[in-house]
Amino acid sequence: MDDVLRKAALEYHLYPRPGKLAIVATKRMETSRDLSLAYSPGVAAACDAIVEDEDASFDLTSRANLVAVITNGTAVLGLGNIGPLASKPVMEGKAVLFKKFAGIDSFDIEINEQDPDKFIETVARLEPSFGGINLEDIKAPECFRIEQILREKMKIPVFHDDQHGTAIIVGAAVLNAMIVQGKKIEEVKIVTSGAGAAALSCVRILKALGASPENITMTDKEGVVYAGRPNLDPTLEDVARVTDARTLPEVLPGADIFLGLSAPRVLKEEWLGLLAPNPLILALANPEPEIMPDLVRRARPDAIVATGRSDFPNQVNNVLCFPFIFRGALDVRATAITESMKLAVVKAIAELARVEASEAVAAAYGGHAPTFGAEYIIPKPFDPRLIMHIAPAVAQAAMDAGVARRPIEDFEAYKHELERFVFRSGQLLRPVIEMARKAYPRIVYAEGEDERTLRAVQSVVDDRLARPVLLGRADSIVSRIQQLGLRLQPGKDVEILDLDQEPELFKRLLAAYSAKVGRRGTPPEAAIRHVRKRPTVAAGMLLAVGEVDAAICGGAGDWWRQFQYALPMIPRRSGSGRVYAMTALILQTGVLFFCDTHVNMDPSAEEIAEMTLMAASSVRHFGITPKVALLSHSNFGVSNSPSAKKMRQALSLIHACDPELEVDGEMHGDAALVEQIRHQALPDSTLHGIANLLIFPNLDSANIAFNLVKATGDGVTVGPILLGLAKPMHIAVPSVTARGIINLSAVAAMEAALAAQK
Ligand SMILES: NC(=O)C1=CN([C@@H]2O[C@H](COP(=O)(O)OP(=O)(O)OC[C@H]3O[C@@H](n4cnc5c(N)ncnc54)[C@H](OP(=O)(O)O)[C@@H]3O)[C@@H](O)[C@H]2O)C=CC1
Ligand SMILES: CC(=O)C(=O)O
Ligand SMILES: [Mg+2]
Repeated sequence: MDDVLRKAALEYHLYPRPGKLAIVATKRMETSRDLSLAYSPGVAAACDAIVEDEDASFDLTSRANLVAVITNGTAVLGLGNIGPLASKPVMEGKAVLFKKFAGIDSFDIEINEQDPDKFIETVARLEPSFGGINLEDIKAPECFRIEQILREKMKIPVFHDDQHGTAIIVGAAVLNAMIVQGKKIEEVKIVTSGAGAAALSCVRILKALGASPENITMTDKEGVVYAGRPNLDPTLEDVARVTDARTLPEVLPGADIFLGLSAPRVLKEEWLGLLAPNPLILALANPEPEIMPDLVRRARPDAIVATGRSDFPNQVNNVLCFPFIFRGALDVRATAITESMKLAVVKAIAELARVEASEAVAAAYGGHAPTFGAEYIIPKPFDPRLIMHIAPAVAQAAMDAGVARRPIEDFEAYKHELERFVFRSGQLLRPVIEMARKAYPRIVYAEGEDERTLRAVQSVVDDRLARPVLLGRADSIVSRIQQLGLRLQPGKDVEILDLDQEPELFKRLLAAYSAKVGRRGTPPEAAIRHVRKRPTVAAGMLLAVGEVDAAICGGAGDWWRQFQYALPMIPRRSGSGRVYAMTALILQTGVLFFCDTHVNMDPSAEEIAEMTLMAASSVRHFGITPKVALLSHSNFGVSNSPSAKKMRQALSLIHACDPELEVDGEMHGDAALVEQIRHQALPDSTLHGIANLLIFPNLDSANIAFNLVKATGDGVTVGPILLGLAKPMHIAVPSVTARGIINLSAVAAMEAALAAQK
């Protein structure tokens, strides 16, 4: 590790507070009533229920989603036996990965005990606290007995990640490399460096996948593991070869696969020539591999190389597995993780690398979407599809193996639940998507050549959300689809509309456009230019004349200008003829809708009332009951400034139009989100709980508040959603991602469905 990285890593661990984890309470503790529920006397009700039925502990405590990451520090990465205290940063790291990748809570537990029996006893006693045990960085051979006895003693899954997590990923990587290289696993010659926890488990899984025991030779610090080696550990007897070879270079000639799970720089550059043609080099020691990929690339350009690190292609690391395998196991309350569950994961991971990578993966790795091949035999850890595929595969395999205490009944619903860990907009958009699918409308995408649009459209097609129409140059769109490795089939699942090749349609759009803008200072030659050169205008006109059911524009160029282009084309829904913009932000704590984030600089009381009613109606379409706060610097009449009065007046107008709507104001931002603060100021407020629709007095306050919360709250955006247009048209902001375009598509498709119902 170079000095710059070392320094950065230390700073990362030091600031802004030491370490990487903290505990978060999941229940309120604000009133004496809360105290009496959470603690004495109320807590006794939960205790009594568990005395009566142990399984109630999964419902009444955090156990169902809690895993212990446990080590004694004897084989910490490739750093060796550095002890439990020095291993703590690694274990905290694993806990963070559990949380971030799969929403699993975990405690890191570093036990100062090298005697396996005492260690076993200590871990076994922890069973009441956890839903699963992830053993980590415990050296061979003790790790085998430790895991085996704990599995027998405990009724929750016990999984030694370095053995099985690693083996699963290696299994998937080898299966895919065989496809890329045109080799057969039954025939390949495999040499390992390392015969410890990880290497032995990998060999076991490779045999289960078809590798022949006669083709596998293991080596460790003492050299080749051969039959009759003095003091050979019993765990190695099964893999010991009858051979005269004694050193690694002696067994490398003709090897198709080098599997390194040992220590840095063990594989020398000068030995690379000994390997078979098109070798697979898995140099997996962490943090420094058995050989660096650049050395391999120089000496053996025909090789596929993988390491355990994230800074090279092909990261073969158990992080791809352990969060998701535990997610599936916890969700069915599995009592164990069986061989069949592990093999199901191998298959699921291998398959994922073979279909095109998602935009989220591309974004996480600098915008380049990898395609299956020598540089991409395994999905990347940030691939949002991992949890969606692995957790259900594990759950199903657990049910088939009879180890699921609480089988999943509806796998479709389960997959939808998992989406909350992936695209946090998943749950919010679920009802929207259901409605959209039923209508299956035609949506035109103004920026049809844009990479984000194409990736989004692939998802729209895969999800059968809508029938997309891509506006743009046909040849350019087709070649981009190919370049990106997408599966879109123009003419079949997606339509390309190149107006240069559609003179009749162009004429029709132009005539309709001229009718709308001809008397608003747009002469005929300008109208031709607008329809031909401004995709937002062309898309808007396609929507206006009824060629499509919805339009998604923007993403390229200035939002306000695109909005101005769009305005004249679509009739209004509102009496006033105004258009407003609402943006949703999905946060860890829930969803907040902000209005007006993009359009009206200083709306009047009447306009605020109109906007609130439209926004509330839109919020209902998300399956959410609107709870509206009219925000101000003033709290319930404290100020008589014009903006405070405006919000009070808007409240009366809203009440008059929709007495059922739960709304109050004018109030402070904190009063909107914290009931107690609100009730201190106004005990009989008509708003209860936490507001979800926040109405601001002007554009500045709405836009600033939205962006501040977005930046500090790690939120996912849906919008801006334009309110007031008679037909669904939305304009993406320039920073929109493919996921953002999918979200807007879902909203537009839902609105098209509603329009069709009318
Ligand atoms: N990429 C990934 O996902 C993972 C990578 N790993 C890496 O694999 C390595 C081993 O981990 P693990 O199996 O848990 O540890 P173990 O301690 O159980 O095994 C280590 C093995 O490596 C051998 N070894 C150590 N140094 C050398 C050397 N210089 N030359 C040859 N063999 C050597 C040891 O031999 P001996 O018994 O003779 O000492 C032993 O067989 C670590 O570097 C770890 O980071 C592990 C898990 C996952
Ligand atoms: C990745 C991992 O678990 C290790 O290197 O030990
Ligand atoms: Mg490890």
